[in-house]
Amino acid sequence: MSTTASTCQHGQPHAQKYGDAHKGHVYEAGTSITVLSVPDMCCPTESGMVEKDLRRLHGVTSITPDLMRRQVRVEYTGLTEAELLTAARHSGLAVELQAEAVPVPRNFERSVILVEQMDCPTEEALIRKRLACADGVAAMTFNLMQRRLTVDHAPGQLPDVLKALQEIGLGGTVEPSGTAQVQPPASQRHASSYWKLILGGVAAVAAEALAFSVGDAHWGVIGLTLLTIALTGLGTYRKGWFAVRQLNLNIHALMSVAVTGAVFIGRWPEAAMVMFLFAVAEMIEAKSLDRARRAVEGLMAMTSDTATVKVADGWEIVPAAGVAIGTLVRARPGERIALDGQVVSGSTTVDQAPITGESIPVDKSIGDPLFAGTINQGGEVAYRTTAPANDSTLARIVRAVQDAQASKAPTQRFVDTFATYYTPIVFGIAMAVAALPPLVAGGDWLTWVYRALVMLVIACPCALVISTPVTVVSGLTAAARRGILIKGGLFLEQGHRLTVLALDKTGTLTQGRPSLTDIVALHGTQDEQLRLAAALARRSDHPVSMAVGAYAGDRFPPLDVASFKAINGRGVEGVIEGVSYLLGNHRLVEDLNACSPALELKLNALEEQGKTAIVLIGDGQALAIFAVADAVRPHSREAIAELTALGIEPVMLTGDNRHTAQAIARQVGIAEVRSELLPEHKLEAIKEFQSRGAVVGMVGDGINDAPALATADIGFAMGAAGTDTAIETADVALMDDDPRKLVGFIRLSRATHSVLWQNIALALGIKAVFLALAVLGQATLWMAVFADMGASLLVVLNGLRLLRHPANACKQ
Ligand SMILES: Nc1ncnc2c1ncn2[C@@H]1O[C@H](COP(=O)(O)OP(=O)(O)OP(=O)(O)O)[C@@H](O)[C@H]1O
Ligand SMILES: [Zn+2]
Repeated sequence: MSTTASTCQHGQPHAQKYGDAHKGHVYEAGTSITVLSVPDMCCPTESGMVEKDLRRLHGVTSITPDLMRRQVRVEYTGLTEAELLTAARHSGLAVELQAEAVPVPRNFERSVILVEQMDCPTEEALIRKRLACADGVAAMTFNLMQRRLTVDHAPGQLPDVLKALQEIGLGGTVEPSGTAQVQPPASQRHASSYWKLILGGVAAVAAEALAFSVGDAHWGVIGLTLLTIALTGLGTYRKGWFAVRQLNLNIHALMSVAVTGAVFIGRWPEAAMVMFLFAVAEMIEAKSLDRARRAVEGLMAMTSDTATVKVADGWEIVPAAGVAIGTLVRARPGERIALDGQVVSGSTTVDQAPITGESIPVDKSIGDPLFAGTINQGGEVAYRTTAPANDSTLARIVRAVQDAQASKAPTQRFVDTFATYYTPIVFGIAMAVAALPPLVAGGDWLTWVYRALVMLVIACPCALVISTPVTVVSGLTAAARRGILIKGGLFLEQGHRLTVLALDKTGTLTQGRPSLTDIVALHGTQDEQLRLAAALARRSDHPVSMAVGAYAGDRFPPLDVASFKAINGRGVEGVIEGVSYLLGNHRLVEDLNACSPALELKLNALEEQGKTAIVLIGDGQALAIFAVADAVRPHSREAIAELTALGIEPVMLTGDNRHTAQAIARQVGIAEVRSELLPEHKLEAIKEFQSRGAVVGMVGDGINDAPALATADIGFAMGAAGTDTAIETADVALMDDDPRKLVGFIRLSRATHSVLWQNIALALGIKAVFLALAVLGQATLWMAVFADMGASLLVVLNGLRLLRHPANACKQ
């Protein structure tokens, strides 16, 4: 399956580009993306083999292996899927096209069309060419095996796509949506493999027992050994052979050499036991990895499969996957909300823990958003759906976590590089140990070859390499479960290095919903001035303006405002009944030379109470002051105190005036305040901290602080559940607006960091000890297998521990 951005017949790529979940990633038209599924790829040496083969192809631009999902994502131009498959299969591993697709681009819909006659690449090419010229088609993905064509198209374009298919004589039928759901790759293990393993174990033990009484070289022992290898080791040999052919020393190659070597030096029962133990250990390791992978998919399990939708004569239960946007759906008390939507009747309280990690009930009434997977605890509500099942907020969280896994964290990159040197070096030492002592010092060949074989088993870097992705995935999943969406292992790992955290005032430390507290008329009556101010304020969605507009309500008949304009960081202006008015902060008053000592005194008095004051100016004269107050979030103070205790310096950045900023800062316990900043100044502040060597996080709403968020080492968005953009653009999205989640993130990041390094130390430590024991002749093959696999298991389990990182980490 591949996704192709459109290229037209005449070779003109469409102007269209679309972003990816990965930060800042935009594909040029003409790039295809294919996700290959490699079920046997469980160790990085194997992904390395696939990667190497794919790199040889001209036109491959990017390869991202994902061990956890056993997938390889390939970006390429000018190649066919068949060529990709052939190349990838050269590694000897089974490779298939992955049925699961790339995220739907924003503002596009995804349709799955069954094209009965499409079963060979010629038809694929035909469709590609025809649809590339259709308007509004962003991407196509083909699955020839299932004869399915998936098209991402602009809403309402589906009929045109079908018509285009008719025109080229293929036609097609639309399948119900939801087919492109996140699906766990089926586990590859069959019951028969368990039986083989058990029988192999029995044969290995029998070989050992028999050898005890009749000696190693007895035909019975040899027979039982060969039986064990046949039952448990053929896969290892096969994979090992493919690797060796590519001069790649993966665990299978090393084990094959070790077992074969043991056989050659006459250690039959040991060969049987080592083969068997290795097969068991591999199975256990695969199981633990599955567990890490399922933890992510488990997030998705919280949705309900059916929805109760409105039909002509009442309500009907239908599969949630097929419900279109805009459908009226009902949720009874105690039920899970089936789809994302907006309440249209009734009111209730909802447990939003699946999204935010907080099980405090949230009130919902008409107009409020509902999220699929959350639990309706109060009354019955009806809501209109706003997203298909496979694009709900929860589904997007799951996809973001899965995508995050694939991007390598810095430690992982380091470990991978290390591993590429480690194995050949240990292999070289093993060769020297086998050959040098007998040649140079007249040592016993069998003894030294045996010691070398032990070293081969230790030469596998699997434990080391697998530990990082497992740890990172566990950390990402643990975070998602408590409502913290981290967009890459990089950010999870970097969190522990943060030294400065810049926080926006409005909406971050405060609730962002100020209300009007004072009106001071300087001329005329309060009502007269409020009428004018409200007319201007209603045109703006700035929280300060909204407070003025809300206070006025519909007390006054609406006034016409001409030439309305927002003045960045200052206020708004417009012409009412032929007179030009402005409404804005002190800076605006100064700009207009409309200030006076008396006015200044009044402004300061209000501001020192933590209120934001704005002035209505008409005909160059200050007419009235309006003050609004924004309540500090209940947990801001606590969160700031904990951040400070963790050694992170909180800094408040705000466009608001100095007095108000300082009053709020005092309330929440922040010492350093930067006020009266224009949006570009926030960016400069971040850069300034960075130039001092600080690792800077920035928390904001992403509206006027987007540049600062992007420049910060880690950009946090709060209250992301309701806003699609925040989920997609922030590095870390906090699903609700509890600032204590910032503390939770830092703690989790620190825990992840220490687990990563514990694992590296553990894996390398065990290897180092065994390497020494092997050279000294104190280690047996058995012990080496135990040590190697034991190390793998230990690091995997240690990584999985993060999944249980205390849920209340942010409240301690
Ligand atoms: N549309 C507007 N209506 C009323 N006042 C405004 C408007 N735009 C700006 N102001 C005034 O200018 C100040 C700075 O605005 P700006 O949007 O830069 O910061 P902010 O978003 O309010 O604060 P923060 O930086 O803490 O989020 C506001 O506090 C307000 O007094
Ligand atoms: Zn002044």
